[in-house]
Amino acid sequence: GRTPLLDAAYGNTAGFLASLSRPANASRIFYGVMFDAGSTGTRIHVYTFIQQGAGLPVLDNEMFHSVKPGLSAYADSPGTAAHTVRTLLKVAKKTVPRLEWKRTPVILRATAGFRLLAPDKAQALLRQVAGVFEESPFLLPDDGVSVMNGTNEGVLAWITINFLTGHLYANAKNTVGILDLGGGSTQITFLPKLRKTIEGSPGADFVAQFEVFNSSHELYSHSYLGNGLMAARLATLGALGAEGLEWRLFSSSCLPSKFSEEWTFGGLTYHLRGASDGNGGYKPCYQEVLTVVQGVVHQPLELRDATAFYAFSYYFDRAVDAGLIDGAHGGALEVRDFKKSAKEACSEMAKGGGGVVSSKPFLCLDLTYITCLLKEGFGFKEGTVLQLSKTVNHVEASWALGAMLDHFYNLKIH
Ligand SMILES: Nc1ccn([C@@H]2O[C@H](COP(=O)(O)OP(=O)(O)O)[C@@H](O)[C@H]2O)c(=O)n1
Repeated sequence: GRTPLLDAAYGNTAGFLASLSRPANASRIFYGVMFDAGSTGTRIHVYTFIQQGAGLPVLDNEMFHSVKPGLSAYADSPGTAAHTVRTLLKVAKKTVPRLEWKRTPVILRATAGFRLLAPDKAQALLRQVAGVFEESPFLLPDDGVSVMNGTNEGVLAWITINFLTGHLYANAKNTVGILDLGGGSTQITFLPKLRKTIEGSPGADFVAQFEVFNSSHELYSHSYLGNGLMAARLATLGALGAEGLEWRLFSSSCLPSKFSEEWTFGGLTYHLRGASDGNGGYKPCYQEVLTVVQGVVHQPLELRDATAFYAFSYYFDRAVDAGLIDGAHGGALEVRDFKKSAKEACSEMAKGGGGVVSSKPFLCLDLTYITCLLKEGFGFKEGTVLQLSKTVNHVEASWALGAMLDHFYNLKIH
């Protein structure tokens, strides 16, 4: 919600007069617009910040709006992408006072959907977006429209969550790790407790540094392209990278036996089917999803006794679908809760039941994949507690706020 401070600055004459008599170092309000061009949707975040003294600002308000599908679905009609962005920009015009437009930056970062596109198609889409921003009344910074790399995506989400939970102070020792499950990619980021977590990591793209308050932090962070939930569905079915096939027909023991449907991701349509009667269920499904995780996902040893992880995006959505948490509030659950609901969803599916699986045919597959990713992939114990959140203090749990802070405060992520 809007604070009295914001109303005082813009809403009424008394506030305006008060602001005239404010000392020079009084708090300053500024705005920023961040677009998240995700693989499954496009979202706009309009932030209102208050700068009080030195250091990071206070976030006063976030306006958020999202549309489906993602821009990568328009790879062959970039004009439609421009239209999507132009429509969302109206939210920014309503939220940011007119006098502030020309100094308010508007930025778009694309994620896994764009990383999976042919480079020339991705470039054509980005040019369309940049054209819309240029003709808008907002400020388009250099490099304002680009594809973000996966490591930054994880680091920026970590910065968002730790900023919103109040862990981003100077010399903060207690921080929280993040698990982000997108459509195309999945990210894990945490501040290691053990030196050997960094030393034993598979490579440079598992380690990231950033600076805030003149102090440097070193994080374990990695993005697995192709391990987002939608990409993992395709990979489980053996269909990821099958674009050249004339018949895109795939079957899985993770889908209901009577299931036979067209399914679209990233602008491509696939025909998906369940396994023949009697062959579906948690066990055969787990073996299928294992092929997408095993030998792919690295296990940092210290996660075996990990605490304090926030999980959002599709982790949150599927926990809601499974009835594990309430969609309005989120909540804490254990890794074993995902396993238990995966087993339930898969056995209901195998029985041909008319319960939740009949309206959500992918529930067995999705929950089994999430269970496998957490346990066999990252190596979390079944008793590890995850904090499932869509928002933290009414702000979207996503990399977008971190990216906005990085724009204004140059966090020197590398
Ligand atoms: N602000 C946001 C952004 C994403 N999400 C969730 O994240 C999911 C996938 O994110 P995405 O489409 O950006 O996937 P990637 O392109 O990052 O792989 C969405 O379907 C939402 O469930 C959200 O809840 N709130």
